[in-house]
Amino acid sequence: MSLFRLEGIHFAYPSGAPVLNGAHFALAAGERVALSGANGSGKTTLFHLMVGLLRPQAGTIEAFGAPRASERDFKEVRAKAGLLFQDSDDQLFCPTVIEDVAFGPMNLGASRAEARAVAVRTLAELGLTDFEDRITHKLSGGQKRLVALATVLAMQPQVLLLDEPTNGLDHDTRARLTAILQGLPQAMMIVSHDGDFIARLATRTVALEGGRLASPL
Ligand SMILES: Nc1ncnc2c1ncn2[C@@H]1O[C@H](COP(=O)(O)OP(=O)(O)OP(=O)(O)O)[C@@H](O)[C@H]1O
Repeated sequence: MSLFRLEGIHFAYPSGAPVLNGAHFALAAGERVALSGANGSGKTTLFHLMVGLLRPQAGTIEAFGAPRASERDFKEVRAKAGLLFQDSDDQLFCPTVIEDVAFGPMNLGASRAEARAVAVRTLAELGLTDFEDRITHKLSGGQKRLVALATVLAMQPQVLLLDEPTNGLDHDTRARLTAILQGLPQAMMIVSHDGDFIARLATRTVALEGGRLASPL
């Protein structure tokens, strides 16, 4: 069974030319799909469509076994598909790290104590225990990226959508992130221009070109 199935997706921003023009795509459990494509080809837009931050003008999105169209549908999708934003500052908005990581579980209905326990556990799994009480906006870019990943993983998603996750990371943090992602069970879609990172992680590649997705021969 597919975790995501997109059929005939058409999308244009109100002000612009079409970005997606009949795109088809399916993601199965266990896959880590590299999504390639030139700057501006629509990779981030595709992620935003998959989790309902944007709606297609035509086409269907199935996720986790059901068609998804309404805000209510996509709220459920966002609980199961975690999007790691290109810019970690878009993801982190609480004063301290522990509050940021506990926010997602609380938003999904966990009590304050349960959410805190999940946050503590998630930070420990990522080797970030010492960061619990750090002030989020004072972290370095690399530290923010790892904490942003913790906020996503705390929601225990089945799918990870990773938008340029190694951008701006130094060698050690990039290696640490690669090892973390290699050890995770979730299906993933990964947008990255980092060839070595993709070679280590991806099980296949699809290219976004001319508003459609194609697998290389
Ligand atoms: N909010 C918006 N309003 C209008 N046009 C937009 C908006 N966001 C993106 N676009 C345009 O839509 C196209 C696709 O953008 P998108 O960010 O999805 O591409 P991308 O493949 O992720 O690019 P990059 O590799 O540079 O991150 C681009 O031409 C971009 O300028």
